[in-house]
Amino acid sequence: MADKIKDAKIIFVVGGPGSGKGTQCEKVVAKYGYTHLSSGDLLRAEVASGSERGKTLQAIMQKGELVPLDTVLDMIKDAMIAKADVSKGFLIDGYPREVKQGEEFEKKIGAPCLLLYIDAKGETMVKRLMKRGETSGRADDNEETIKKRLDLYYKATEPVIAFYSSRGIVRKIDSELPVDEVFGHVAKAIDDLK
Ligand SMILES: Nc1nc2c(ncn2[C@@H]2O[C@H](COP(=O)(O)OP(=O)(O)OP(=O)(O)O)[C@@H](O)[C@H]2O)c(=O)[nH]1
Ligand SMILES: O=c1ccn([C@@H]2O[C@H](COP(=O)(O)OP(=O)(O)O)[C@@H](O)[C@H]2O)c(=O)[nH]1
Ligand SMILES: [Mg+2]
Repeated sequence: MADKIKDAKIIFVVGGPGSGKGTQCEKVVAKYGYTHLSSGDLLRAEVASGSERGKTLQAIMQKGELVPLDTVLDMIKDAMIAKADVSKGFLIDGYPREVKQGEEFEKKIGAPCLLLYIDAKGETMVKRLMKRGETSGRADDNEETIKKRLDLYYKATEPVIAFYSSRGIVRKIDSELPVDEVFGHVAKAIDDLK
């Protein structure tokens, strides 16, 4: 497995809930043809399948808590294997959520060459998610769960950024700007890889 994807670039996309990770990843896909894998989307697909495992996941996600590390990692790994032959790069969106997840990913799959840190203020993220919640149908886009997701982000996920900063692969992107300007900075970070 690891050698099958060894030539593909691996980019972690990390940021708080509603910071704009998904929005920026879509634009990267359009411009660079990378494969976008959102950990949250993979989990929601499992929930939508109606499986027993999906029911357990739904309960965890509705509370804004983290599902067990191995569950998410296995899903990402399977999705990467499925695309390994055709993909020149992977955007791993919303992962790692905690330092341990990053360490396990590297053991089982490989090392990232870049971490895009999508940064917005807490109040901005809450505002965006409340707005998205009007139409998203996401069970976790409500005030109570948003608050829990944000708390968990600051506690568990921000240390991920410090961890990879020491390796010099973090690019901090200000996502308070309009979407296209944010993307300009994202594209610059990716172009600098070559
Ligand atoms: N004004 C503004 N709104 C944005 C920007 N990026 C995203 N949004 C909006 O913010 C909301 C959340 O964006 P997503 O891309 O879904 O955020 P995410 O980080 O993937 O969020 P999660 O899926 O909850 O992790 C969406 O409704 C977007 O339209 C931005 O740069 N500027
Ligand atoms: O590696 C992951 C990714 C997602 N989640 C769960 O999936 C939810 C939605 O994740 P997503 O990245 O879609 O949204 P965010 O919480 O960043 O707004 C989270 O609140 C968690 O419950 C998780 O447990 N582990
Ligand atoms: Mg998202």
